[in-house]
Amino acid sequence: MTTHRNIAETKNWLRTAETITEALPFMRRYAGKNVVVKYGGHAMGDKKLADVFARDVVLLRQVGVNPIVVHGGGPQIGDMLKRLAVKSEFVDGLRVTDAETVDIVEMVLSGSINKSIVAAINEAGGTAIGLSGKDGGLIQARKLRRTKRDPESNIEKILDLGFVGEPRVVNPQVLENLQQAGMIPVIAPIGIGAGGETYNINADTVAGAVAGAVGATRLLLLTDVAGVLDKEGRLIEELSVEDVARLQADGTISGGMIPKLETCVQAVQEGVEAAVILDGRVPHAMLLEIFTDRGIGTLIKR
Ligand SMILES: Nc1ncnc2c1ncn2[C@@H]1O[C@H](COP(=O)(O)OP(=O)(O)O)[C@@H](O)[C@H]1O
Ligand SMILES: CC(=O)N[C@@H](CCC(=O)OP(=O)(O)O)C(=O)O
Repeated sequence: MTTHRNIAETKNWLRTAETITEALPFMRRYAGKNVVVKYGGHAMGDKKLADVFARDVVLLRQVGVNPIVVHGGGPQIGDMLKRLAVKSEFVDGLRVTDAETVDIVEMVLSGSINKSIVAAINEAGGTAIGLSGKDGGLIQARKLRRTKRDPESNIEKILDLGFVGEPRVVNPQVLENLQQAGMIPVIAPIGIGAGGETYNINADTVAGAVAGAVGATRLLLLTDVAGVLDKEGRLIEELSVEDVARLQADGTISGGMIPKLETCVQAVQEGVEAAVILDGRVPHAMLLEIFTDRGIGTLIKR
């Protein structure tokens, strides 16, 4: 016997069907293109949201987009360091990383976090493969050189952040090979130095470098705020490279937002069409951003 949907259900279905049709031009626009998604440590705390994220990644792949996931794990590293009674501090959003800390960072990022994201994507019907910058020589790194001007003496000081690295070369071929085999790469932000040393790299930085290397059409940075907020706490919808420099100079942005915006600027300067900082706490944030005409979050363009 055929069962008939009631009117209310039919209306819901119609709305769903219309939404899918409206998304078609966007699906066409992004088909065959690389979209690099940075999945932040704060945005991935909630299991339900993590499952929605995994399903959205699989959906992107199924409609012909090539998603590449780069994940963070700052809060999870912090928890583990606390359990092991290892002290940790941040300078301008970057974790000062000594030899003991880098071992723990690698264990948390390449171990538990990477594998749980891979498992969630596979559970959602995709074929994800986890790798860190060490696998297939994906990310050759070097020690990050940072300086900071001392406001009192006005002297530029060199900051030693230990084993904090920056990508020197990203090998896009490894990712292309995986994609051609139907796999979704999930990358832990760990790099390898010329002498085989392990580097802890900010996940936003890795996402930007990967986006540049693969010529991504979008870099999406999912985080735990609506986007970049102005001094009154209102969302800034669009920023140019010049605007970013101004916001940094006048102190509107601080902490983790600094490496995030530096990454967006570098990525668009390397040819990524646009970078977006968006709220990973919103279910389906990625889909709303790329498959609707309004988008959400803060868009950074050249
Ligand atoms: N102007 C700003 N707008 C939004 N967030 C800001 C701003 N300045 C500093 N932040 C901080 O940056 C944080 C996002 O960076 P981070 O904690 O590193 O996120 P994630 O772990 O997702 O990478 C926000 O939670 C907020 O505390
Ligand atoms: C050098 C540096 O700070 N590395 C980060 C790597 C993880 C990361 O970036 O995680 P989120 O994106 O969740 O912040 C760290 O040790 O926390």
